[in-house]
Amino acid sequence: MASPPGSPPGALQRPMSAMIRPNRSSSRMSMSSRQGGSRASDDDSKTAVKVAIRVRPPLKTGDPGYELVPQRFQASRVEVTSEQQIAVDAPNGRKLFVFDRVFGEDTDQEGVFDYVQESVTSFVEGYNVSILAYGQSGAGKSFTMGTTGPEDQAKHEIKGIIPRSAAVLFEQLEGLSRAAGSGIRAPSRFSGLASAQSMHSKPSANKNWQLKATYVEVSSPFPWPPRIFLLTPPDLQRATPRSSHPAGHSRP
Ligand SMILES: Nc1ncnc2c1ncn2[C@@H]1O[C@H](COP(=O)(O)OP(=O)(O)OP(=O)(O)O)[C@@H](O)[C@H]1O
Repeated sequence: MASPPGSPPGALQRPMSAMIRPNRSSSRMSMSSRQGGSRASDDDSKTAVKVAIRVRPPLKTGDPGYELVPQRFQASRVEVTSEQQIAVDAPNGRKLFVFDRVFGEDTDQEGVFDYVQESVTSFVEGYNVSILAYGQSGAGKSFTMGTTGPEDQAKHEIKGIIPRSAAVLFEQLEGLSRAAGSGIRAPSRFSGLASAQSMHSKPSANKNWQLKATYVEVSSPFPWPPRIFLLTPPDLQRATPRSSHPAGHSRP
């Protein structure tokens, strides 16, 4: 699911993952057997990859797009049976699926972020972190990640993972600056730079941190191969190599 980039030149060798543990079980998600049973997922609390699913509230009569939902899917067929399991009513019986975490339709944006937040802390500690949203059209990927539009990011209750992560990131980095000398270590990606700097000048407690965000959307796999859309706003795209701009890109 995640393929971390290498460390920047000159940086210390970084650990593979903040959350890797040896001897983990091989199963992350298991479909039920014909009898409707289910194998337990990897319930180690610290693993390299975690799969969480979010069940969105079903569209109601009158909602935009409701008439496009095939009739057999207009009533909900998913039941959240625990924090790690859902049951899906399929024509050939009830199927159970197990994940690291399941969020029901009444889980709000803050509830989802509470689960993801430890990844931001791991990032500040110097680990590579990727958070991906995957699902069919209309499943709520943009809503969950917080990339629907700038107006959504102003409202706390609908703010998604990306703006929340950015806020926590800056909070934690500012905390590091304030706590300089307190024993909290700087992210390893910067610690190489910091030690090089300290050879020439006094280290400064006031650092200016900059976050560069690039949004990429991989479109549906038909026609194959999937197309990749760069969603970064046009004024920021000037800094992006031309080769990264797919022909026909049209998302804002
Ligand atoms: N958990 C949720 N609670 C309330 N509304 C939601 C939720 N998830 C999605 N929606 C709403 O459903 C609609 C579709 O969601 P969204 O655009 O995020 O889907 P998507 O998976 O990104 O679709 P696409 O792949 O077509 O871009 C939006 O209007 C969004 O606000």
